[in-house]
Amino acid sequence: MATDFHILCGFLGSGKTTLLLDLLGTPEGADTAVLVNDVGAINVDGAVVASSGDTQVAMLSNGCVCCSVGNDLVATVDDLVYGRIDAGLPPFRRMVLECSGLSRPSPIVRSLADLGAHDFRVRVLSTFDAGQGTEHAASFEEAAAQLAAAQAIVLTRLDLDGAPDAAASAAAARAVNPLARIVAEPDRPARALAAFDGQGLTAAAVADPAAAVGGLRAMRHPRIGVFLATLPAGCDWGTVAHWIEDLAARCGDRLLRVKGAVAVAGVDGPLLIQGVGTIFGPPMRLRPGTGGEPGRLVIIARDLSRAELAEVCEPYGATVVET
Ligand SMILES: Nc1nc2c(ncn2[C@@H]2O[C@H](COP(=O)(O)OP(=O)(O)OP(=O)(O)O)[C@@H](O)[C@H]2O)c(=O)[nH]1
Repeated sequence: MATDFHILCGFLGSGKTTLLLDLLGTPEGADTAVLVNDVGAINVDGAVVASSGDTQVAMLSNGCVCCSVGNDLVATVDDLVYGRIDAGLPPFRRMVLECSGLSRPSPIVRSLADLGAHDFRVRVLSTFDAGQGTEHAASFEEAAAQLAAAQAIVLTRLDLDGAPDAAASAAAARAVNPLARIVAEPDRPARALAAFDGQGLTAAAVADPAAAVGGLRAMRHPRIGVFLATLPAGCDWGTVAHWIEDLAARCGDRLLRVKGAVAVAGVDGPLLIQGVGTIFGPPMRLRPGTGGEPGRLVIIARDLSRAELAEVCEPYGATVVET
């Protein structure tokens, strides 16, 4: 059975360790291996998790996991997986990498591609402090990258007296990432189980990402744009690949997420295009008739106007609208 590999991110202090400890406190949390990345000299979060029970915990302390510890990450995961095999035990049910609050997920997703030999289902989870929202964040760029990369956004501190309205907080999270599943559960153990249940994006976002972001105008975030790019039907793969390269190069860190299917000349069935930050995975062939109307891609970006995005898209025959 595939192991779920959860990349757990979220702003500084937004409740990552608390969520993880809540999971480890449930019977379903058994058979979880934890990797903790703290950038300080002392891996405080790692020490907290390690003291919480008999969970296997590995520390990644040589800097921020997204900037400098790619190789350490791969070696540490390998050690955990092969250690388990050597001990004659079945694979872990799940592995959780708790990132530092300033990590961007896309380089981590790329490092994990080097672990293709293991049967992992990679999931990005982001905690979101319902009381704080995004406006306060001094490190808004990182916070936006974390939320936009997430398949699931978990609202925290909803259990506290005077907690903010869950529906309003969920709408604020959706304004940054309308594709993600939002976990808005005040009961902490139930919240942890919902967060780590292995599900990906909302079913609507998987079926048709472009349709899932329609009609969101009312929830716009001042610095986050959710755009729909439409590529002409039957374009060749070379054009799509160049467009993706150009998009990543011109938008840089402001490009947060791309998802949608394209119909490419000579290929039977749509191809799913997925990018987290500027990192794109290999296109995935979908069954004909799935993935929504081919040629429509959702682009989530920070501090990018429609006009600027259109400049990158129009040379490739693509049109852009803001949702
Ligand atoms: N009641 C309650 N307290 C929470 C919740 N989430 C976080 N806290 C508290 O907020 C503080 C920070 O939470 P952490 O879980 O350490 O946050 P973190 O994201 O791991 O923090 P860093 O690793 O420093 O980025 C702790 O005192 C937690 O007890 C929550 O959902 N409910």
